[in-house]
Amino acid sequence: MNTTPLLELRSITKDFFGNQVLTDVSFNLERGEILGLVGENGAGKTTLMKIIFGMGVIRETGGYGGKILLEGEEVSFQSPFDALKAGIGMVHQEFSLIPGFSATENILLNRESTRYNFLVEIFNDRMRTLDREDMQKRALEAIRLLGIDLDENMPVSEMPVGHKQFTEIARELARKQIKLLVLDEPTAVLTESEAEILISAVRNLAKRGISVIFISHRLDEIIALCDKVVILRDGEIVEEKHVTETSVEQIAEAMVGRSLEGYAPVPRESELKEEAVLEVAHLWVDMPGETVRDVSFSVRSGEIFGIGGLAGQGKLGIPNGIMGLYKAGGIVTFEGKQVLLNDPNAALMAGMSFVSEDRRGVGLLLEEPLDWNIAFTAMQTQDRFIKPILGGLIKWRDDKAIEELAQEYIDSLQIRCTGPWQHAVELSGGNQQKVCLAKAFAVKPKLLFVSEPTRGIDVGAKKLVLDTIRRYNRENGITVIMVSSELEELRSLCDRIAIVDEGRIGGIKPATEKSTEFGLMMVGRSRRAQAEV
Ligand SMILES: Nc1ncnc2c1ncn2[C@@H]1O[C@H](COP(=O)(O)OP(=O)(O)OP(=O)(O)O)[C@@H](O)[C@H]1O
Repeated sequence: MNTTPLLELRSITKDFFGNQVLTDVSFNLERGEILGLVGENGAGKTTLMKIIFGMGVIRETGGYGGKILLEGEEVSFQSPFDALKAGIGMVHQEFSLIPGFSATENILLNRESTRYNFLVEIFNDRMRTLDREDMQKRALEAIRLLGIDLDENMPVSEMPVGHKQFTEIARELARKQIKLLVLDEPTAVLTESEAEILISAVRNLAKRGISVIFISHRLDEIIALCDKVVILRDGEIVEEKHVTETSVEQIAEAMVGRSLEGYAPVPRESELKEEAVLEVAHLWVDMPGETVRDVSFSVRSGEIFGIGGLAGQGKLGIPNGIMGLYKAGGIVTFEGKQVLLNDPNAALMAGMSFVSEDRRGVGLLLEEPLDWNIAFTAMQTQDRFIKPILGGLIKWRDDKAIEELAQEYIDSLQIRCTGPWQHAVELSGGNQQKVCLAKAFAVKPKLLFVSEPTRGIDVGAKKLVLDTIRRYNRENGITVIMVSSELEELRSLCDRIAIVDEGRIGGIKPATEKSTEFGLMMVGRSRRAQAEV
């Protein structure tokens, strides 16, 4: 029997221009072993995976220290292509699928050729030489291995987000001789039932001898799935344990270095004013994978209103439609005035702001510094952070005020960065999410939509983000509409929760209602009961 570990990391170190993000990281991974890698946002998890995978950004920023051994041989991949050839597959936090292509086409395209321009050039040739039937067969095999119901011919642009994730993973599985699969927060975008399917699929892969590095902020998943857990804090391993020797609480404490108390609902129905600030009537939204058919509800002034539901039922479509990002119809009235739909500017001008679930696509100016990101919308739509000079003849950017504003949010949201001038692209996923929130708060909206605000955020930061939303609501009287696939998160923060089912509201209840009641609404109990009448 071969006793050499599949992967050995020996004293890996990495800095980005003097900012030390990994120090002396060492661990082994056996064949067929599932290793859970956890740590706060910015602890260095993704950077470590980028090193293993030979990503260009590592070389371009001065390389790394230490050694990587694969099956006992030292390796140093010059590009992801080399890593793939050696049998390492990686599914990233952000999708890299081609929207216009079907699941099959995406599954069988090589990751190294998924850059858009390159693909467009080669696509015709590739399709001519490929055997479509064989492609279909291989894609189906990979889909079957995952044990999911995925239409292999559906274009990615029409898929709900969970299916996009499955397509990404199936693509890695379709590679021959895969030995190590790295999954960076694969369940962050999945519903609980989809996540369960994924977890059993990963278990099957491990049984076939494939080793897995599984990065997740959902610690119960780590315990349920992994053999061992490696905990990173500030770029150093603080603990490596077999999962049977630890618990969710212990892992959480080791990650943040302090104990964390729970988050309980604070009911306050009696404090809320009766008047409705937002009224939505017969809203429909044409958003791929999240179609809203006919939704009506009203939100009270100063309320935190939750919108939940399973993936693909339309909950994400509601803010995206009201904010003018997807084609919508119906009547939306804010503070007594009708809001023009299909016009993002109209929604912003009315005093509404949106923290999108798609932080890379809609949320951030990735190549710009943090202060610019945070102040941008306020400057554009409200003329703030602009100072008049020469007696008002010229308007100039008030860089000092912008920097101060950014620093205030960096402190209050504990954004891990080198300063207000750091570029958004260089931040870890969770810290980018905090910047999106800061950007929305900076506009001082009257109504704030937040969609999946804690997706990809670690346990400590999650509480911080929820606390911040609550504080802004309580102190500034901002009405909040929060869309989330995590019911407990909605219950801990909201006053009332609406559940969306098949593009319609299945019911609206106070957040203090039992979880099971909401669960039943999610699976369409009310819909079926009506059908039976
Ligand atoms: N290209 C880059 N240039 C400069 N700094 C970077 C770059 N990429 C990452 N960093 C820094 O390295 C640190 C670790 O980031 P990394 O993305 O590895 O964290 P993470 O543990 O994956 O966090 P998350 O859970 O939020 O995804 C962060 O402080 C980040 O700002």
